[in-house]
This record gives sequence, C-alpha cells and structure tokens, in this order.
Amino acid sequence: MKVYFCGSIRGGRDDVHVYRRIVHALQSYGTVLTEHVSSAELSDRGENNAASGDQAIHNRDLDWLRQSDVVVAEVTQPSLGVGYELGRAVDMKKKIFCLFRPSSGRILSAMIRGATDVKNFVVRDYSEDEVEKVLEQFFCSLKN
Ligand SMILES: O=c1[nH]c(=O)n([C@H]2C[C@H](O)[C@@H](COP(=O)(O)O)O2)cc1CO
Repeated sequence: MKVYFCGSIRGGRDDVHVYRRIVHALQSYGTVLTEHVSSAELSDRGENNAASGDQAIHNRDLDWLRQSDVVVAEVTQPSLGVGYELGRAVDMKKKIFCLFRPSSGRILSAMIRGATDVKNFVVRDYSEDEVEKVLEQFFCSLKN
C-alpha cells in the first residue's frame, strides 16, 4: 500500500514530533511516499528556498498523490499546501483520513470538516497519545 502523508511545512513546523509519530506508525501499513514531511531537519523554509524549486516540489508531490492508495493528513496546524493537497486528492477520488487535535484550541476549517462523507473523506478528532490506535482503526476499516 502506498500512503501519501500531508503535514504542514511552510505553514509552521510546531507539530513535527506528531508527524514523526504518525509516519512511523504508517510505515507498518505500507510505503510512505512523503516521509520527508516528518523530518526534524526540514524547517518552515521548505525543501528548497529558490522559487524555481517550488514547481519541482509541486509536480513531484502531485505524481506521488496520483500513485497513492490512501491519503493521511495531520490538519491541526493550518497549511495552504495541505489544504491544496486534500482538494486535489478529493478530485482524484482518493481515500482520505484527516487527523485533528482539538486540544490545540483551534477550530478546524469548515472546508475540511465539512468535506466529511464517512466513506472516502474521514475527519477524526484525536489526542496525541492515541494516534497509533486511531490509525489502526482506520486501516482496519479499509479492509471491510
Ligand atoms: O518543501 C515542501 N515540500 C513538500 O513536499 N510540500 C508539501 C507536502 C506537505 O504535505 C505540504 C505542506 O504545505 P505548506 O508548506 O504550505 O505547509 O506541501 C511543501 C513544501 C513547502 O511548501
């Protein structure tokens, strides 16, 4: 199974420790195409500060998105890139699982929570200590 993981980069790296934990858990279900999103070495400058590098990042990520079987997004830290990826993934009819931590005090965008359709677009509120369990439940549900 190929998993596309989305997490904030230029939107802010406050949650990178959570992304690390999610990617580690996801690797027990398949190949994570976007492992770099969880790298502690990647700052909020992104992979490449030169504007010319952005098109390469965009095109590579869209290729990976097309190849993926499932999209998992940590959406607590607002990110334009993650929102864009999710919109494109909906258009590609991907299975999408969004994870949000209410303990952040934030209120998730209506354009994400409101996209829930139970079958292909699931938004799950969770706390960090239950992340592995929540992912296990999601991947089990894919088998049914
Ligand atoms: O350097 C990058 N590499 C990269 O793969 N992305 C993708 C993957 C992330 O899920 C998402 C983050 O978007 P943003 O940088 O707007 O927070 O975009 C985004 C950037 C920088 O925008």
